[in-house]
Amino acid sequence: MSGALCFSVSPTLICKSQDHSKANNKEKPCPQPVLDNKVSKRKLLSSAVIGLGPTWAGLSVAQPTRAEPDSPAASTSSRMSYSRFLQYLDEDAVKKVDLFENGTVAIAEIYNPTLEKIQRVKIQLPGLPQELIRKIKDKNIDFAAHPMEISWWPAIFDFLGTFGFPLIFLVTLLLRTSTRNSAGGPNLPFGLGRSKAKFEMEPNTGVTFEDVAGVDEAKQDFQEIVEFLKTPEKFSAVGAKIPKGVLLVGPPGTGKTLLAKAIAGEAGVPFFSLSGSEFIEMFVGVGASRVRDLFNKAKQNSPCLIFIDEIDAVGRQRGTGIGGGNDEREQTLNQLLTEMDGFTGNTGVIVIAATNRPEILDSALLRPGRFDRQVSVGLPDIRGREEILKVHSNNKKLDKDIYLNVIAMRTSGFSGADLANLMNEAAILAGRRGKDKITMKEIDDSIDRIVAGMEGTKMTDGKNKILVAYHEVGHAVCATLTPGHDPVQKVTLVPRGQARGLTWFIPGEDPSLISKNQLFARIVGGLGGRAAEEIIFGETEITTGAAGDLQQITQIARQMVTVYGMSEIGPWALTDPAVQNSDVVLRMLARNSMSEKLAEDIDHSVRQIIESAYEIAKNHIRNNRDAIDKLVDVLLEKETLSGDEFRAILSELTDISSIEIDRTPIPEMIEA
Ligand SMILES: Nc1ncnc2c1ncn2[C@@H]1O[C@H](COP(=O)(O)OP(=O)(O)OP(=O)(O)O)[C@@H](O)[C@H]1O
Ligand SMILES: [Zn+2]
Repeated sequence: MSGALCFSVSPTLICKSQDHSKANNKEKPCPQPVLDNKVSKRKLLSSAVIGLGPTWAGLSVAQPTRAEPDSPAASTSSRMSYSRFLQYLDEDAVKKVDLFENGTVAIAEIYNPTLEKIQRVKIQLPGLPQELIRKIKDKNIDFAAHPMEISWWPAIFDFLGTFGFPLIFLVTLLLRTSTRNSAGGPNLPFGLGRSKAKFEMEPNTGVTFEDVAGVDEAKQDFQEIVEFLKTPEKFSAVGAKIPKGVLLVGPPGTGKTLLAKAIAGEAGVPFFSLSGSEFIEMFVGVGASRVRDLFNKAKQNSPCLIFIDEIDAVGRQRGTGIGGGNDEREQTLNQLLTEMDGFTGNTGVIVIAATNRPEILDSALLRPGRFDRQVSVGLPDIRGREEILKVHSNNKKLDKDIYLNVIAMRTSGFSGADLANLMNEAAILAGRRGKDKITMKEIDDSIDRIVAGMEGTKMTDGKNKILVAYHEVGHAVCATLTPGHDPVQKVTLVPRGQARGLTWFIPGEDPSLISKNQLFARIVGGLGGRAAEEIIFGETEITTGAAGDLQQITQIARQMVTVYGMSEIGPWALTDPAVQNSDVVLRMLARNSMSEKLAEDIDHSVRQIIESAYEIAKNHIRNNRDAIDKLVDVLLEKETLSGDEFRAILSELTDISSIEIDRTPIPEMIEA
């Protein structure tokens, strides 16, 4: 069994000095590096999605799944043994390596001389061998390690079965990919030789700015482009130079495609679209000619808008792997650059390209005259979420006790696509339950389902169920008794996804700005499950169910030391910003470039944080045994305890006066 715990540590802005308890303490964002959520999220989902298919050249060929291009699930064609992979590495055939899952899985792009094309293969690594890292570095291979998840979903601790850890995220991915598949045409197996990269043309998208909510600034930025597309001649007449290319940057599902469609819709011009990731599976020369076709067609239909989704798949830095400028991707990129340079003056064609990884783009793409403007869309804040929920509840029947602002509060970390999905799921549930309106029950159930997966089969009574109950109550009690922790929303033994039990928390006001105190409290809360197992059942009876918890708390502790400067080592960023969230890189690469003493100091500080948190957690369990026993009894009987029920029992049997536990989890409902 492995367990999981999904904190809502939002990586965007973390400020050590932040103290929410003080009045008038204006929140000042600290200029902290931004972690790449998308990649990290995809990472966790990945391996389970890859299925096996027929074989090619001694490799088993998997069906591609329509996932993000850099997840192990994405268009990965084959599996390869580690020893075989080393051979290819020695033969200089490996072009790019992406490491996932703490360095246990690699996705490599390898040149296949028989087919004369690059293939993506998945390799299960025996841990992360130093030898491999050295080879990759020596050969100067394009290489990236993808971070472990620090989730920005509402926090939950869970107790999962084997392989459960990635599954919570898998569910989310599947929901997302299935939405995409339905919109994105057929899913062809890899290597059938049929090019999927056909551009699409919509004469009229029918989307307007009203359909895109919570991104007012971006809409403002695009107003000028809309005006230009409406009447290009007006601008040409006065000699105005309009940008040709705009880079739209933001995490997945934040409405980039929708926004681009809305620009075309507002201006009433045709919308041409193409996805960068589809070029990767094409034969040499096809990508470039598609780009040429696309631009020719666009020029004939000007004024119009070209939208290139996932431009990073094509637009990564050139010249990093072997093969010089000859591979398919580079040819495609070169063609794109040529086309961008090709239209002189105001041709009435605007190109918008979307990415969530602007930092990996070839700088040539960003030069003046190409994608020289950037517009960002981020995950929506609470107000943005409410606006988006409004858009997606327009055509739905809602019960009168549904308050969109309350839903917005409960969905911290959700993207626009997640919110659209949420409303749709709720409508489906209401239909299935024979209701004529969506009620808060359907909304609650859909949130749970999106975050933690489908409801599973209930556990049978017995020792394991009691153990899970103690584990979850341990999380809830330790979290509640540690100042700075988010309040418990509910504790449940109703299984979801692979989780057998779950403890949910309500994220604080601003989950993107977290203090040292709050991070430490999360470590104590995260260790509460294991602490309960050890204290109640004895040291030899602790289970594998806490594995996920341990992984997450270790990562938080490591980040406190190396990223957020929250240890006695001091306010240093001890990792390369590009790889900061990755344990594997920390251990294997960063160690190479830092002194042995510093590496030891880091380990020491991490250990200190975790050990002191574990002591605190164990003491909470020891000192509150009566309350915990009672809570477990009630939980076993009722299966789910609301935050209020939980706090009522806890406060009866514990001296918790010093702890702020009466925070009302959901503020008074206001008419939405
Ligand atoms: N700001 C928003 N307002 C309203 N709906 C939104 C918004 N953002 C996303 N959605 C909903 O989510 C769906 C998917 O969003 P979209 O494909 O535009 O996101 P994206 O940023 O392009 O994602 P990706 O990077 O994964 O391609 C939209 O069709 C819409 O239903
Ligand atoms: Zn747990």
